[in-house]
Amino acid sequence: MAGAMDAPAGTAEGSRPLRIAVIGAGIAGLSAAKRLKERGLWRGLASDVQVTLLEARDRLGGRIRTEVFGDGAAVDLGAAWVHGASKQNPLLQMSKACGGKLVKTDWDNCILFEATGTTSESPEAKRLDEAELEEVEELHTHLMKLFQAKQSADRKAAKKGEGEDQSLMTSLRGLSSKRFKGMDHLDQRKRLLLLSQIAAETDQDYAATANELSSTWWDEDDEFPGDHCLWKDGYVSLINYLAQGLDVRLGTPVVKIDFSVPSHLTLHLSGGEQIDADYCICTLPLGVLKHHHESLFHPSLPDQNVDALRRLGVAAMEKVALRFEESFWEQMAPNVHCIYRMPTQEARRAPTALEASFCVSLKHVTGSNVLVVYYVTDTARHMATLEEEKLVPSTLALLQSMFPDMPEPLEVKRTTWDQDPFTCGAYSFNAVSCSSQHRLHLRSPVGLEGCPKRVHFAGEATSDRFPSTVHGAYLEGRRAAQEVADTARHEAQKRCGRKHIGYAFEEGILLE
Ligand SMILES: Cc1cc2nc3c(=O)[nH]c(=O)nc-3n(C[C@H](O)[C@H](O)[C@H](O)COP(=O)(O)OP(=O)(O)OC[C@H]3O[C@@H](n4cnc5c(N)ncnc54)[C@H](O)[C@@H]3O)c2cc1C
Repeated sequence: MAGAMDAPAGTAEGSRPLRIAVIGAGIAGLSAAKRLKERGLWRGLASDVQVTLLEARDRLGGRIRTEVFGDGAAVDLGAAWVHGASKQNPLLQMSKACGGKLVKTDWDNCILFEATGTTSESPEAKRLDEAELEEVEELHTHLMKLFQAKQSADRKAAKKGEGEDQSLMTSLRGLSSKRFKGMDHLDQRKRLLLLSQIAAETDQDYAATANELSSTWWDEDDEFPGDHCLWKDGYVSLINYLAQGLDVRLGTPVVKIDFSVPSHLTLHLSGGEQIDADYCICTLPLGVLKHHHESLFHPSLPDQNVDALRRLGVAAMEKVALRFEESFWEQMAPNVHCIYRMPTQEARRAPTALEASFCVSLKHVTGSNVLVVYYVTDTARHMATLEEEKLVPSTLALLQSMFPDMPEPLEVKRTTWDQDPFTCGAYSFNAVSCSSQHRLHLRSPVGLEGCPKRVHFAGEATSDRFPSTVHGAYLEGRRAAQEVADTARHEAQKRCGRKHIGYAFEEGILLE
């Protein structure tokens, strides 16, 4: 890829290929590269298109990471679910092509435990009372109705530039009605149950607390209809399918993206090597961009992109996967999907108490006796700093409070996404004063004034419709590939002085 800038690239007459670098081989980078290699995208435009993926790690997939236990069972330590497995979801279509089996999960099939209780009690005695849960469920539904009315008014005001955003929790605490005096008027137990119910939506889905999430723009994202499914053999089959035929350089961290000259851009690699390209698609995770954008880009990113980086929040989620000799939790409820223990008041105040938000059984997915314990928000941030010798006993103590007679695990696997220099967190969320509009700002391409925009962006955080998901990142990769092709086409038209150059915008549809 490196070399002198001899002749203009990108026209059928051009004497050298159009060079495109994709930074990051997660799902967004792989989907961008795959799309860039589709001939239909370039028909009549470029003589040849050279696409190179530069990946810092020694593996593909980024926040998709499948590991295999000793008994052959796969466990996804990063993304696990395909959310909304319907025909609109491109992942469902690809699951067929890559031969991956999707298994439906049922979130209603769960066991709920009290926060407290001594290990001498029988596990059954500590399961939450159904009648009490129903009462809190009703309270929750009522509170959410009040909230939705407020949120819709707040969104209208925000679009007119009026009003000020606040945290979701501040909003919820301020709500009251004839039948509901307000959250702070509930007795301590009901309030804790209600807070747990809220946490089930915020902490679990967004890996961020109601104190961190924007009230006005919470839940702004879109979703595909359909079931939530797990991959029987892990997400890795999708990654391997997408990577076929791509030119990927592993173990190649990019340390600088220099777009300071009009003719091309230069990528500086950590070993000192430099690579020239005509365009690049940067799929670095939000956490990495937040920490390193000042040293990464030359010249600096425009204010609009930096403002978006500052506003968007980075959520925290860590997993501890444990394989046992037997699935002891199934004695309580066969084929159970999720086990949830209410957090104690203490854990809410002191995240270092290591309360998991929920555990997921993989028994019905892989057939193996695997439980995955999920930690989120500050607890996850703390947990990512712990050595395994401390983390595992704490995790086992938590499980023992629900299953006193449980055996020791045979194998344990854990994550440290929050400490990982190539991720710096789990995924993005709309923090206070942040909306999907800022995701559009984050992804707006950059370049020198009066020159083609050479640096384009993709990834879960740039998706305005499906942020924080695999399908969102996948679609963003394709969008950015299209954006690069559009820019290259525009440039080629300018150079050739021609109005039309044969060009395909979307698969199979030739616009000319
Ligand atoms: C614990 C966890 C659970 C999740 N669960 C789900 C789920 O169930 N369902 C779902 O849909 N989504 C889930 N997600 C979110 C999903 O994983 C992401 O939205 C998606 O994988 C992001 O893809 P990406 O390509 O944008 O980023 P990434 O996958 O992070 O790809 C970016 C790539 O850039 C590389 N990189 C970083 N720095 C450099 C550098 N300097 N030079 C070169 N390369 C670099 C990274 O190594 C990485 O490979 C989860 C995420 C986590 C962390």
